[in-house]
Amino acid sequence: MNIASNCLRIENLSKKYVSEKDKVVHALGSTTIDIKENDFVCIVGPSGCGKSTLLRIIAGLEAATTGKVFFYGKELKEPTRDIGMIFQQYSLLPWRTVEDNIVLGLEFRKESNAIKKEAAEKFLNIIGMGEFRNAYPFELSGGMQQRVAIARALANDPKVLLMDEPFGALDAHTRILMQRELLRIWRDNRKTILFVTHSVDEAIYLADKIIVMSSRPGTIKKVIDVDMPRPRDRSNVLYGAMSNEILNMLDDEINKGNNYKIEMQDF
Ligand SMILES: Nc1ncnc2c1ncn2[C@@H]1O[C@H](COP(=O)(O)OP(=O)(O)OP(=O)(O)O)[C@@H](O)[C@H]1O
Repeated sequence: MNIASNCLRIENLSKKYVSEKDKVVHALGSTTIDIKENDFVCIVGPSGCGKSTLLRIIAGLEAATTGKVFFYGKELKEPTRDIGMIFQQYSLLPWRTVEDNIVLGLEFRKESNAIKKEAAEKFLNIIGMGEFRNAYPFELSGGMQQRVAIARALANDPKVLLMDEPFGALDAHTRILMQRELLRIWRDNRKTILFVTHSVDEAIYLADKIIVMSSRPGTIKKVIDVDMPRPRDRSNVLYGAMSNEILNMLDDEINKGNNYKIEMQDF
């Protein structure tokens, strides 16, 4: 495949962590993935198989042991603002208001007050939190904090959003609302999204493509195209069949080791 035709190409990436006592953890096996522009890709896999490691390497927060990451055909050697990351914990700065959190990246880039104001308005509107602009994180629910974290990432206008279990700490109802919200943001803002989740249900609801990883050291076990129209109907028979297929694959991986968790929510 032509490297330049992909938004992201992850080529033979692997990671071994070496601890202080020279203990080696082989977190990620050799992994190659091609991701097209505007794709919504979900990654599921047993706990500890290297999903977060993979995202952190792509974000430039961690060095790979082998392999390369290409962004529109060019090798990535350092973090770029074109690739934003959202974590499970909301990671807002507690001493800044919602509005000031949203414009944090723009402030680092020394953008003018007018540009910051415009971006704040736009993204407060997108996340439906205009009336909370002056609130502090402790005054917000978990779902609201995560919406602000998403707005902050979007305000930097990255081409790619890396999302590591972003809805993992939310209650089931808020999680479903946030999934719908994210799909709307993705559709309206044409981002490429790489989204790690423990929930097979969530992956099928969101993704164009699901990458199922093996147990540690994680490698790609299967890539599944989710060919169902949106909004997806969780009661659809194809939805159930796909979920069973993926859960069975993960079960096989669990049977290879014993320390894995799969979230069975909604089943
Ligand atoms: N900084 C580190 N130093 C040493 N080992 C690490 C480090 N970070 C992760 N690991 C190990 O690498 C492996 C993969 O971790 P990682 O967090 O990438 O997995 P994961 O698939 O995201 O797990 P989970 O689904 O439980 O969040 C684990 O065994 C973990 O203990």
